[in-house]
Amino acid sequence: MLVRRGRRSGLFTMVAVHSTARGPSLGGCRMWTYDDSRAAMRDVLRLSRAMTFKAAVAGLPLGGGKGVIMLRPDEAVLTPERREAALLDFGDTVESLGGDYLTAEDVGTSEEAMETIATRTKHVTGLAAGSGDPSPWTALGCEVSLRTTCEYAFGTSDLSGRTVAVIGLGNVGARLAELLHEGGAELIVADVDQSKRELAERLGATWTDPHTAMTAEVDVLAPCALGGVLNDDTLPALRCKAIAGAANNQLASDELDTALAERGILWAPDFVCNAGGLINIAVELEPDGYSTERADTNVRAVGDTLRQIFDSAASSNTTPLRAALELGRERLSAA
Ligand SMILES: NC(=O)c1ccc[n+]([C@@H]2O[C@H](COP(=O)([O-])OP(=O)(O)OC[C@H]3O[C@@H](n4cnc5c(N)ncnc54)[C@H](O)[C@@H]3O)[C@@H](O)[C@H]2O)c1
Repeated sequence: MLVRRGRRSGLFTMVAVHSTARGPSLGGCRMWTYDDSRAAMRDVLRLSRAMTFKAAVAGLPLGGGKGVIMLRPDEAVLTPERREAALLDFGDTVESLGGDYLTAEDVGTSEEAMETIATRTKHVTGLAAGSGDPSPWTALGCEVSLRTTCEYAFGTSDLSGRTVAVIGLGNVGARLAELLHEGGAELIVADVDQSKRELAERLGATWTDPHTAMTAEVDVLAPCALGGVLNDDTLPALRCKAIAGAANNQLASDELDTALAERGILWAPDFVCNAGGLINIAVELEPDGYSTERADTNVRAVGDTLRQIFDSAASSNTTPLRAALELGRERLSAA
């Protein structure tokens, strides 16, 4: 864990390298407000561990890492000059790790932020000249995962007539909704941002509020907004048969995987479904450089990973979450 106070911005920049067992650690740079540096350090460590498992389960030659630029509550929005200073400071922190950590976009940073960081270090991914915006690839991986989940829950991956509730029509959710619509699914969609209603109309989807969508009687629920949406309050009210979506950390606690299984709801682990963006970035690091065709093939392989997890869960009488974590551990210890 490296924590440095930036010489230009005076802000804390942090990088946690959780594992390099399978390759250099990779994870986004989160620019976020924290009450104090301990809270930021806890967050960056937790997120870096999650990246280790996401990369290992996806079979990528990458480890897990994460970066944070810590904003203070009294300066939650930076002026353009201060933002640039903070990004340059973060670039110096990344550079000082000599390639053990590769950075990428995350909450609060964008492709443009990566371009700024790249002026201080070459250990940056997701630049326009490389793999670019990860969101469409995350959406593709989610669509493939959702189809695979349907295969196990309903015996077919065909989406025609399948009812799906998509919660959160942001960069990933909006694209996922389009893909599902193209596949013939009937959609219920929700977002706290009313401007997303336009997309609902264009797709002929039923627009509703997030709570109604969450508890709608549908075949599949696709959470694509915040984490923690599957919790002690929402779980008893669910009326879906399967869940596959992009949101990170959907389960408020890991033990809820058992409660979902007991209710007969098939949950596709979020870090498997949403690995498409990371898989796309990994293509940029291959010896031949980035290629859209290889990205497409590799992202679609999420379906095979998920099949392996569902099969292993069924044969060992465990939950998909436990089977996925076990697969991650096996791959890490074999590295
Ligand atoms: N972008 C990626 O490539 C990527 C990769 C892996 C995981 N994820 C995860 O997927 C999720 C979505 O990512 P994104 O990039 O689309 O984010 P985004 O910020 O573009 O979109 C999030 C959407 O959710 C909506 N929203 C916020 N709170 C809501 C609520 N309570 N109910 C309903 N809608 C709400 C927002 O208005 C917004 O439209 C996040 O959890 C993110 O961590 C994204």
